[in-house]
Order: sequence, then C-alpha cells, then structure tokens
Amino acid sequence: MKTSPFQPDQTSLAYSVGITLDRFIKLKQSDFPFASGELSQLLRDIVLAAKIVNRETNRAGLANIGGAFGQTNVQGEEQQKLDVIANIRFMRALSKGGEVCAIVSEEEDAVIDLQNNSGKYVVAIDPLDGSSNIDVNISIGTIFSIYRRKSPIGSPIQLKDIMQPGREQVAAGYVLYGSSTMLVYTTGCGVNGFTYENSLGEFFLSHPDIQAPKTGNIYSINEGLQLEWEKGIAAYIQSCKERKMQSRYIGSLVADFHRNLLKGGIYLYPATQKNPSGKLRLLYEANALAFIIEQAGGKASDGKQRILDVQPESLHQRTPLLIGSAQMVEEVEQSVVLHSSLVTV
Ligand SMILES: O=P(O)(O)OC[C@H]1O[C@](O)(COP(=O)(O)O)[C@@H](O)[C@@H]1O
Ligand SMILES: [Mg+2]
Ligand SMILES: [Mg+2]
Repeated sequence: MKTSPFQPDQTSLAYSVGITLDRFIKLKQSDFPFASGELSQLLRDIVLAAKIVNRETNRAGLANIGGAFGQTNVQGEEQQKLDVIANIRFMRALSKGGEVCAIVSEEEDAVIDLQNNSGKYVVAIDPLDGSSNIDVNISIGTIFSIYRRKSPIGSPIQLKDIMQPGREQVAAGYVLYGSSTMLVYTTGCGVNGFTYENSLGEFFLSHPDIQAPKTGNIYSINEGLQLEWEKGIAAYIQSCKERKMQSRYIGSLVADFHRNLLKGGIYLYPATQKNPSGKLRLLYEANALAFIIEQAGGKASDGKQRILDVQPESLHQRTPLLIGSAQMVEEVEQSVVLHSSLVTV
C-alpha cells in the first residue's frame, strides 16, 4: 500500500522494533476489516492495569504489599496481598472500559457479570500468576484470554458466553513482571512481544513475530512430584535426562512458558495424585498460553487432546498441561499414549 517512496510500508512499519504498543495496535487493527476499535481499547485497558500492577510488584518489598492477605480463594489457595491488589486493578480497568460484559478471574468464586449488556467481550484472567514467588523477587505474571460473547449484544450474558473452548479466543496474552516487564499477545495473526520502558511509561515492540523453535533442549516440570506422575510422563522425563537436556523450573507458569517460547523447550504440569486433573486452570491459564504457543508454531495438549478443543464445564476447572515446542509436545503425547496402552495389556 506504498503511496510514495518515502512513506514506510504499513506492515514493515508495524513490525519495526521500537514502535510503541499503542501505534502497533492501531496499525494491526487494519488486519480486521470489521474492527470497531473496541478490542483495541480493551487491550489498552488491560495494559493500563498491568502498568499499575508492575509498579506495585516492583515495590512489593517496600510498601508492605508482600505476604499473605489472610483469605483463601475458591481453589482453597491462600491469597497473597498482590493477588488481591492485581485482581482489584484489573477488575476496575475492565469494568470501566465499557467493552466487557463478563469477567472470570482466578480470585473470584463466580463470574463477574458487569451488567453491561452492550459489552461485546468476555475476559478470563489470572491477575497474578506465580504467587508463590511474589515474596522472593522471582518473575511473576498476569495471563488473560478474550472472547467475543455468543449471546446477542444487548441481552443478559449466558453460560454459553463463558464456557467457550479456547479455539474461540479472539485475543490472549500475558504480562511478565521480571528483570524487565514484557507484554506478549496474539489476536490470531501471530505473536508479538513488547518491553516496558519504565521512564517513559510505554511498551515498545521488542520481539516481533515470535516463532517457537520446533524443538529444544529444556524441560520444565516440578520434579518434587515425580512419584505421582503417570508412566508416560515419567518415561518422557527420563528420556530427556538421558539426552542430557537442561531442567529449568521457576515455578511461575508465565516465566517458564516465556523462556521455553523463545529458546525452545517444554513445560509440563501433568495430573498428580494431589491434582488428578492437573493443577493449572483451563479458562485463565492454559487456554491463553495454548493460543499463543499455537500462533507461534508450537503445541499445547492435555496429554490426550489439544487444549484449545477442551470444552469447559466449570469456571475453575483444572487441566493437565503439556506445552511448548511442537516436536517435544508430540513426543510426550506419544509416550503417554504408549504407556497407557501398555498398562491395559
Ligand atoms: O508449586 P508448583 O506445584 O510447582 O506449582 C507452580 C505452578 O502454580 C502456579 O503458581 C499457579 O498459578 P497461580 O500462582 O496463579 O495460582 C503457576 O504459576 C506455577 O507454574
Ligand atoms: Mg496462575
Ligand atoms: Mg494467580
């Protein structure tokens, strides 16, 4: 669409490192002919809340916002103060924007119905991921999924608006509060990463068009649960060790996922005796990362099927998660199938 030799090509402009997130969102909006700008505004609302949570995270140790909040959430997990602060910040940003009709949050027992029948979008969010690492200054994150409602606009929300399989996502992303703060997201046209420039208060494109390496040398799993793994998982991890692969486990899903997305690798949180359906939550952890990894050429499975094809049945349902480089996920799926067939003989 070059009109003059001096006018930069929109596409290459969109992907030029250093472009601001806001400009990128504007340029990418043209990918969607019927775009009305509401999804773009919703992304901006999420980013605004993420900037505030980033500030709180950076000063957690100083401002007495580390430590437990003194309540447990619907999953029986002790809430950290920053879990609650992040949840409040995202709830406010999402309800103020006007584009959202309902929210599913890890920190809320039930669906938050914003009574905004003109809102087009449903958001599922893990406001603070990696809570066990908050007080020890290890990378943590935020994970979000965005769906377009199924029921007619103007009508009250219905269960079908919430219980959508991951393949229905229109956008998904995460924010990583680490040595630098990054936003990585997709709207179904590839995956892009932005780095936060604190002094300017802006996210800048730093990782255009992320492609997950087809295979890798890193496996991430909580080895402390080894005795609870099914045979297929145990055999696969044993084969990783025999191939002298590197074991890397931070204990913050977003951080482990991000490393493996860029370097190649696999993250596994399989079913265990304590969590027979796995630990991680389908609606606000697994679905978002599965959308991103598939958009980057990787894979995400529960061991038997594609995460994005799992039909949700409850808000906080858990799922086994095997996610990362395509060849590595295929390998562990084969190992799971092989060993489950061996057990039955
Ligand atoms: O301590 P474990 O059992 O290895 O679990 C760690 C996993 O649990 C989580 O902390 C769960 O997420 P939340 O912190 O959002 O509850 C993941 O980030 C992480 O990968
Ligand atoms: Mg989490
Ligand atoms: Mg969380």
